Amino acid sequence: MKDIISSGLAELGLAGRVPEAAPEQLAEYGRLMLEKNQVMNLTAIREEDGVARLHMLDSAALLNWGDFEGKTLLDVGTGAGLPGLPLKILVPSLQVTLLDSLNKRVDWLNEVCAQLGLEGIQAVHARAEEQALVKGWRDGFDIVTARAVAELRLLCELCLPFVKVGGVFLAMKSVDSQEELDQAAHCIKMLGGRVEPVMDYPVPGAGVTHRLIPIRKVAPTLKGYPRRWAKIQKNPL
Ligand SMILES: C[S@@+](CC[C@H](N)C(=O)[O-])C[C@H]1O[C@@H](n2cnc3c(N)ncnc32)[C@H](O)[C@@H]1O
Repeated sequence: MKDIISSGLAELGLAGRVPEAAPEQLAEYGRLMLEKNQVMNLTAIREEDGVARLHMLDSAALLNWGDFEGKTLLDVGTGAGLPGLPLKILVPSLQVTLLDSLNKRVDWLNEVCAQLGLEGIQAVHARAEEQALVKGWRDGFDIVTARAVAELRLLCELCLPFVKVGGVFLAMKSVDSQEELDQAAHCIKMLGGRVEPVMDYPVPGAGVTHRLIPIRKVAPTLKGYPRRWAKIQKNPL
């Protein structure tokens, strides 16, 4: 896995911009993920090659969007830690919070972070729409990420409330997401967001192109948002 990750990072133009130990640490994280996946549902990808490319390199590609150094980052619906954990390995100065509503994944993530010797990262068990109401969390992060959690309209209500004014929500989507983005226009405006130019990127060696949709927070979140999950789903903004 280490070699695939090293050459993929080079293809992404990131070699020399990330710590020397990062490919080995990412490979170790990938091995721990596959090992645990035999007893806990963490990922649908079961081969090392796929984990290296579609998890590690897909996450790493975000670094070509902008500067992550010294920022605070919240990864909503992190699951097995994606993309937040690889980003922490690649940018050690990043302060990372991994958030998920499934406690056993969160416990595993805290174990993995300790095993990898990572500091400045924590995994928290909570539902996003509830945690976003907590002081210090609301309007509290420079960067919020989410991949494979929900349709963009719903996802924006879960994620934008956590972003500081001036910060950004990075939604990881497929290149077929234009319709989702169009449908989310009203929701994004209501929640104080403004869409910035998308970034399409090929995932090295995976034969797919993915899309990053950056949504800048330009105004604080209105009182009353996010709503309860049942309401968000039943009546999307
Ligand atoms: C399909 S997984 C994706 C995991 C990871 N982001 C990835 O790209 O592999 C979606 C995750 O979002 C979590 N999730 C769904 N709704 C959530 C919510 N409202 N608050 C926090 N976590 C949520 C689920 O528990 C699950 O782990």
